[in-house]
Amino acid sequence: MANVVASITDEYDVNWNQKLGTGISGPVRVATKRSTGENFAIKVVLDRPKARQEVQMHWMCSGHPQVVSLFEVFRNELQFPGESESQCRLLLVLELMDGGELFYRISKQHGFTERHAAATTMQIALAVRHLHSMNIAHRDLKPENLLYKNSSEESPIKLCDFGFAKHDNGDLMTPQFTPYYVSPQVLEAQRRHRRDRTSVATSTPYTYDKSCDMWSLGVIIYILLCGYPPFYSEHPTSRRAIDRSMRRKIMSGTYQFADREWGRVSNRAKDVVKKLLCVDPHERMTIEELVQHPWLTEEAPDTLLQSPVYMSNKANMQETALLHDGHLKKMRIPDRPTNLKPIESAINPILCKRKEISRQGGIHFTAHEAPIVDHPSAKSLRDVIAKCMYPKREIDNPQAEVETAIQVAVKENSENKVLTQILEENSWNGDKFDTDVELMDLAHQFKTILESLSTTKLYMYAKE
Ligand SMILES: Nc1ncnc2c1ncn2[C@@H]1O[C@H](COP(=O)(O)OP(=O)(O)OP(=O)(O)O)[C@@H](O)[C@H]1O
Repeated sequence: MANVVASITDEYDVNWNQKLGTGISGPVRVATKRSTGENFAIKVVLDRPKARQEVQMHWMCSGHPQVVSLFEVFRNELQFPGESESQCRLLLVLELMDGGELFYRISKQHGFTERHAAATTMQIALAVRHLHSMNIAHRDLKPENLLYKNSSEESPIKLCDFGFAKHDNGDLMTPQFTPYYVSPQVLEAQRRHRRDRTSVATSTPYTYDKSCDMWSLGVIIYILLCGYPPFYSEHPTSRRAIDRSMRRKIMSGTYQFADREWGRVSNRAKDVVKKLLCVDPHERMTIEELVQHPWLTEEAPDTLLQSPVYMSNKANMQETALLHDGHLKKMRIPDRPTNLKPIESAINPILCKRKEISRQGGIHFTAHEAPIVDHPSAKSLRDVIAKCMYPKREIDNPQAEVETAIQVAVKENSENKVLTQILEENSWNGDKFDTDVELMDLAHQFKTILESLSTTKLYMYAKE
């Protein structure tokens, strides 16, 4: 490889030719740490705001047993063969996952039972619970992002690829999905987004939140149990990522438990699938409900499943993967651009203390140096937004619920001038609003308070 100005090579011996897997951002490679001889996976991404967001999200979620660990990040100028000049890249040093992707591994398994499926589900659910407990939605939950640590039978499964992960603070507006893993409200969001782009006014903002992860989990569990996806196209050769019939099925939640594969599957397992593939996000099972469901907490039946047989059909799996790829390329709508200052010009003192500019101009963070901490008072503000956006159906007076959440937020953010101003503008009397308030507008106003907090957040990269 030519012209690599790479401080990572001071510490790691990177095997640029060995590819563990390839995603849209390129191949993931193996590297050996010179000082310990330990192997790691290296994901290389162009240094762009989106990549920095990925690093930040992954850093926050790392450290859980069901999440692939991110150990350190290098920022180096690299020139790969075929490129006319070097480009600034982030090199993510990840825990090496040597046991393969979820469905590939299962397709090789003999004697895969419902009990195995439940145990597998529990591990994935624990990863998702970890993210959701921090108000982070993964937004790209799919089998390719669930990796086994090693080839042993007891190997844990871990979640990787935080490329689409985002704080679920009411601003998860970007529809990110793949054909078989798309939830109804994402389709709705996409529909609204299209309408917005064609300038037809709409007063309701479209949203995309943690419940999408739950939908994706439902699809993954469905496939674990029978081997094929719940929603599939009637026209598999169609070049459209999601054709009309598939879209209709997703929107109406139409899927079947065909007797041949599902006849012997327990009702508890079917109950989980039904509650996750529920069209209405308000009715959909939450991650807490899932981890407490008897299918996962009690021993599931030892019934042999047919799924590995279906999964070992390469053509099917390839078709699915191709559809995913095409879809990812076509359907992803860019997030709102975030302007990021070059790290060198960041003036945040914490950041300056943490950054370590290597001889070659590379920037290197280590896990103990740069933990990213959410602002402690942010949670109460997010709670207000959540209550505004998703009032519980059975509640007669959602505004009263919001007011209670605001009382907590005020206590925890007593110094916040933006909050005081917003409350004054909405005739807050110190206890409640004197008039009826448009909750969706209020959610957006609270979003600006969260954004104002982010300037004092301990970001790895300074926001402009
Ligand atoms: N830590 C790891 N250990 C081993 N293999 C890995 C690791 N991380 C990723 N891979 C492999 O590389 C593939 C691509 O990784 P990843 O999904 O992170 O990249 P991406 O470019 O963001 O992909 P996508 O196209 O899914 O968005 C994974 O599907 C997996 O096969």
